[in-house]
Amino acid sequence: MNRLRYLTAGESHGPELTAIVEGLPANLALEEHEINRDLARRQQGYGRGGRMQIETDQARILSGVRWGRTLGSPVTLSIRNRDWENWGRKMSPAADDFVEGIAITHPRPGHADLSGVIKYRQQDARNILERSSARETAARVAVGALCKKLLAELGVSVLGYVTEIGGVVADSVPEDYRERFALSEESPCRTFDGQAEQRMIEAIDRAREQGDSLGGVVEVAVLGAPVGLGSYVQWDRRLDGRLAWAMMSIQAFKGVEIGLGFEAARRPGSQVHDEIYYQADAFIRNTNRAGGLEGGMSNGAPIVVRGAMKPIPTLYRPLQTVDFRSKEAFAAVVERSDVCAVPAAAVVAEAVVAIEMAQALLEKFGGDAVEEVQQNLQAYRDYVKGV
Ligand SMILES: Cc1cc2nc3c(=O)[nH]c(=O)nc-3n(C[C@H](O)[C@H](O)[C@H](O)COP(=O)(O)O)c2cc1C
Ligand SMILES: C=C(O[C@@H]1CC(C(=O)O)=C[C@@H](OP(=O)(O)O)[C@H]1O)C(=O)O
Repeated sequence: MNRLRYLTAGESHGPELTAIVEGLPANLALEEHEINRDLARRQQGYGRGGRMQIETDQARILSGVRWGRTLGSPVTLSIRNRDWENWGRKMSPAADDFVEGIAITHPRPGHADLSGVIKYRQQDARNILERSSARETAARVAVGALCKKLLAELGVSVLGYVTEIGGVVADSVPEDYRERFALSEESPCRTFDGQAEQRMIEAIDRAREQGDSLGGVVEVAVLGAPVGLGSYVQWDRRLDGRLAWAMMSIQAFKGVEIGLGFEAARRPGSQVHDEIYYQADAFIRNTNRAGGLEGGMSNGAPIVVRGAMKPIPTLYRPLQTVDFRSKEAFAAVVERSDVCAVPAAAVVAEAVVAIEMAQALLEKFGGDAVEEVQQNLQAYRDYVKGV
């Protein structure tokens, strides 16, 4: 069975993050610097905290690639946590290194701390926050970079970008925005509307001054996907559902929309569905309110997915909480933190969508080598052209 699957491992302040990706076809050109470009994009963006000054994320390829090409075997990626060196015994796996008096017992509302200590029977919320931390998203972005390489070989591109921060909406999307940006190396951390970007920066500054945090909305566009990825025949084969799951799995994401999303619920059908025409030997639509997905399948139009990120749970002016040992009221723990990580989250969203798209393409056109996948896809594209 040719199935693309992956796992990540690693604590936020442990020695490294690791990812193992299985199911990539052989002969895919792959260099570390191509992964590092996306890792660097994830580290950018206004509103991030001190950690990004410490890290310069770089992926090392430890298996599955020889002389710049995948072998078809599992690819192992490793990303070092530079900050680990500052933690010493505090993050050591050795029992003898136990450090007295550093347990975190004031859980942050909105983070995994309280539910985690109860679930895993812990007395120190550090044992929870180390893995619930969005540091893990660096590993997913690295996996996404691999998948984007495969997608590029198949004529599919994916781009994530910010559309809203702290209620400031970038409200004018130029017609050709997605095409233009998907084809360029432009950083998606920038928004398309310079004025909105400035107001977003001001909103982040205000939140920082007030010890508060901000969330926002990111959008991911997929260009070049053929019609018919995913399926309606079983619930877990619906591509819309799989994309929504992937987006929702990003730390702090609380809502996902496809196409018009929630707006579709407010409009009559005549203003929601994309009418079908036949012109110049092709089926065409003049609108894409469905966001490229109908019946759990891609319909050939650009796929458009949005995700809502809640504000960062760690507040420098902390919220009320309770010491989970003594049950006394306290202010929540203040860990070093981002004020806003929406631009970084756009890069993560791009990665998780790329992974799902690569999976969907391999399911339909899978082969053991890239050339075989390309041939299968080309034969299908030729068939679609002739319909
Ligand atoms: C890129 C990124 C950076 C984040 N940075 C922080 C941070 O610095 N501090 C924090 O408390 N939460 C941060 N978060 C959010 C938490 O990881 C998230 O809220 C937490 O894991 C709880 O999960 P939940 O919000 O999905 O319920 C970040 C999330 C993302 C995607
Ligand atoms: C480390 C990253 O994000 C971290 C995500 C995060 C959280 O709670 O999710 C908390 C912070 O961790 P730290 O206390 O080490 O600064 C962020 O910096 C990263 O994005 O690479």
